[in-house]
Amino acid sequence: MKNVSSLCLTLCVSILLTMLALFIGDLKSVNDIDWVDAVGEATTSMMAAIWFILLMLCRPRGRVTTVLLLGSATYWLTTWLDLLDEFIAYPLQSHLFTWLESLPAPVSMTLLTWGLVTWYREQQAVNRQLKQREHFHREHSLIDPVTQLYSLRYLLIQLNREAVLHDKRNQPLSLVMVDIKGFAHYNRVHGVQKGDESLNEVASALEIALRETDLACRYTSDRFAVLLPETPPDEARVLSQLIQACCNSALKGALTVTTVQATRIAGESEHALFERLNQQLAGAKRTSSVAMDGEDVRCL
Ligand SMILES: Nc1nc2c(ncn2[C@@H]2O[C@H](COP(=O)(O)OP(=O)(O)OP(=O)(O)O)[C@@H](O)[C@H]2O)c(=O)[nH]1
Repeated sequence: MKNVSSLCLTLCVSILLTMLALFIGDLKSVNDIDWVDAVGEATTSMMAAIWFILLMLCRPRGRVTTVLLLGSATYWLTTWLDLLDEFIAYPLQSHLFTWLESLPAPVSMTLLTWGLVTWYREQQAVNRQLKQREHFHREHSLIDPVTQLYSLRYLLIQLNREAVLHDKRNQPLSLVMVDIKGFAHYNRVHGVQKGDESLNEVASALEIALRETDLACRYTSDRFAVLLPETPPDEARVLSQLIQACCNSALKGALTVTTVQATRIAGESEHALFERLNQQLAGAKRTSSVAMDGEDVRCL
């Protein structure tokens, strides 16, 4: 058990003090005992012991705990001596127990106060660390672990901010959606690791193709979204084609991507904008599969 040695030490000291008290003084007769006082002192001593044991159980070892345990042990011993006083009469010439009853009380209170102040400081340091850890965790949940691109959560935060500027200053705001064709099939044939490599190739290609102000993120499994601030529709179209060419060249023919773009309409919600992009993407994928079917028929 933690800090059990302090409990043993305190019990030993209390036994020694009791023996010393019995050696110096005499037991009072039942009639001489003030039972109300005795019950009061016994309750105080019991509570002091409970405080000590609780501290012993809940605190980890360390400087703060040592001070707190020392303070509460001294306080417990003081209350124990007060209790003994109710049952033992000391000779008038012996001042030892009078001192022992009076002196440890201020010492224990000083130690406890010092312990509580250092405990408060320690707790503040722990809180600071917890805050930093939470911040670190939040920051890292904004990054996609596979591609190291920003996650959709981060893109939505930025999109919200850009949308305000778009509405206020009427700056054009566009988005490009990139989707890898037949990724599930590729994963099945070549394995998840190869699939991950392809995702990373697309992520690198996006980073190369984009301007400094643009922001790429992993939207879902094989789909990426690119935020293009201050970009009108014709510029977005050119960038979308450039992104497609870059990604396809990075994938070296193993896979190809489809890209679509949309420019935000003033006041349009993020949900509506993404809905528009997803529908466009579904349409583009349908068109390309029909074209591929046509090519297959012509080949035959
Ligand atoms: N390697 C890998 N695969 C993933 C990851 N996340 C999701 N996937 C897989 O990506 C696949 C996406 O499948 P779909 O959405 O059908 O995409 P698709 O096969 O390209 O279909 P189309 O887009 O219609 O051409 C699923 O098989 C997922 O299991 C990942 O982090 N790594």
